[in-house]
Amino acid sequence: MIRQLYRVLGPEGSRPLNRLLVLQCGAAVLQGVAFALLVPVLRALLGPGPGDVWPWLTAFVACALAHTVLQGAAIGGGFTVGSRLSRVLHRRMADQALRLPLGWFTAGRTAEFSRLAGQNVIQVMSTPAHLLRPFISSLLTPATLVIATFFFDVRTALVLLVCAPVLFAVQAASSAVMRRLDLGRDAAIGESADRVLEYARNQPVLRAFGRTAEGYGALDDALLAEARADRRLIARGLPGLVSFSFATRLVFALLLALGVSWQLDGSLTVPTLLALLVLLVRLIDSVSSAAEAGAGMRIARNTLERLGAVLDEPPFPQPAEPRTPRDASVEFTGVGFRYDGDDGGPADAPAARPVLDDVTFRLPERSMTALVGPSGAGKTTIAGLLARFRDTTEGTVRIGGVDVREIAADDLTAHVSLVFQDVYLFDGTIEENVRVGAPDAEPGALAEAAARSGLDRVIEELPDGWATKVGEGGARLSGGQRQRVSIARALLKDAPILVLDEATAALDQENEALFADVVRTLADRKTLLVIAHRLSTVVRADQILVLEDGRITERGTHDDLVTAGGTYASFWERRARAHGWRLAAAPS
Ligand SMILES: Nc1ncnc2c1ncn2[C@@H]1O[C@H](COP(=O)(O)OP(=O)(O)OP(=O)(O)O)[C@@H](O)[C@H]1O
Repeated sequence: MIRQLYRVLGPEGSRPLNRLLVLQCGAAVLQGVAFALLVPVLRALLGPGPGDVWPWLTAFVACALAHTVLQGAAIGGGFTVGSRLSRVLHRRMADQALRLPLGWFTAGRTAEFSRLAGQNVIQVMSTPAHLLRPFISSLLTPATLVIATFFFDVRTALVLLVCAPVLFAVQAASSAVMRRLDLGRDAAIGESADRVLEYARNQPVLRAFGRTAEGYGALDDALLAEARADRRLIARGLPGLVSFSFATRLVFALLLALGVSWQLDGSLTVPTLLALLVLLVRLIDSVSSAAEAGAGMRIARNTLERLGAVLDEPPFPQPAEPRTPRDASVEFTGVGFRYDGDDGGPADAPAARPVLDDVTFRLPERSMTALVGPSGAGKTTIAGLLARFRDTTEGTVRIGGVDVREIAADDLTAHVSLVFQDVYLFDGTIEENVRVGAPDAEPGALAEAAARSGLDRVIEELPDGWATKVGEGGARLSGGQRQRVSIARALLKDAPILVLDEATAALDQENEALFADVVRTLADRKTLLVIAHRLSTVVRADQILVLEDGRITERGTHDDLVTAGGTYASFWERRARAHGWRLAAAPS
């Protein structure tokens, strides 16, 4: 547990923890010495010369005072280390979030991450002040008392020395069982928390489909599993706790019996026997509190291990010697990709099927490419690989002739802008959201991006204009408004490569025209890859890539492809009869 604390605090946090441990150990030993001094005090008081008590009493008071001072300092130190722990953990988690591959953030892992950063960090930050101190004193105070007993009665001390390992063995066995059970229960509680969250988030769908009355199966199952884990904890954990408490009482009874028999045979005086009994009661008390402190430490250790596991997740590899792209062209060469392990499933799960297979294409600088294909063909996956959200399973993605794996993260971000269908906005103002990609942009550039994306009209209508709060995830804006913020954000960032996922649902007629406008004005200035759903966009493209089931099946200009008479041509013909234009999977 202490090792885990050192691990998560890192080198800069280890000095205050060292100091805290010294203070806590000092306080625990002084407490033991103070208790031990009660023996000569009692012996003197109950013995033939009560006047001898004064030196012992003075030593006892001095020790108790010193213990109080150290204890106070240790409590203060505990709070200091606790708040440092929270700061360090939050900072390290934020750093780690930046370094982890996007594929790591599945729904389950994101929920665990938010639990760890919230309630678990709060729980861990109380460890140094509230758990470490009682735990250390429950170990060192009894150890000091056993050593002190040698000065008063060697036989009692030897019996204690023999019994101590037995007590520790019982405690360790019970602790190991409890730790396993705690882990199982933690996982069950985490699962219930995820399902409750999911239940709350899905209320609109559940209510729309009248699924509220009969409950929510996944949540019911999670709650049942949690109740089972609770019952298991009580049924299997209780025997261990009871046997430890029984063992400590047994040791006390044994020593009591031995003490009485030594007193009866005259080898132990009554005052010493009484004083030793007082000492033993303190000792048993301390050992029993070790079990309680141990339970708290066990839970904190489990949490620290989970935190450590997230912090130790291998980061997305960054190049040791980054290279800079020559220009803004893009090249996919023999790219294959599968989402293996992304869903956080078991490591031995069968390998996922490839989503992309041998995808090769080139986007020349300042050209426009339309990527078309049925739903699930892999279009968004291609966009994600271009921005290096994930690494390819096979083949290479190059920007300006340089493998994206050799480009520094900042450089890559500066080269690529993305406008996705499901726009995510931060819980801030519209201006903050647009400035995400270019925090220092001039007001003129901001106004221009707003005008070109049509955001200026949205801002005019909103009472707080640019300062309008968008709500968590942009919930206070309509889908079309969010889309405009997202386009303005990409325009303001002004990266040479722009990937646009043409929204199908979020756009009304006006937004649609706007989007077409943006595409038209950008086509000769940037390398544009448009995941296209509208014919007007596709016809205008310098090249069209038709993606079907993870493979590029056709490529060329609109005229080329219509002449070629393949899949694209048949879609094009059908389009005359359709209201919209959208590739659908060919009937098999
Ligand atoms: N995170 C993920 N984990 C596992 N599989 C995924 C993940 N994201 C996408 N897939 C799968 O990869 C395939 C391609 O998905 P992708 O989103 O790239 O298709 P798309 O062509 O963009 O579809 P659409 O036009 O509907 O947006 C689909 O079968 C999808 O189920």
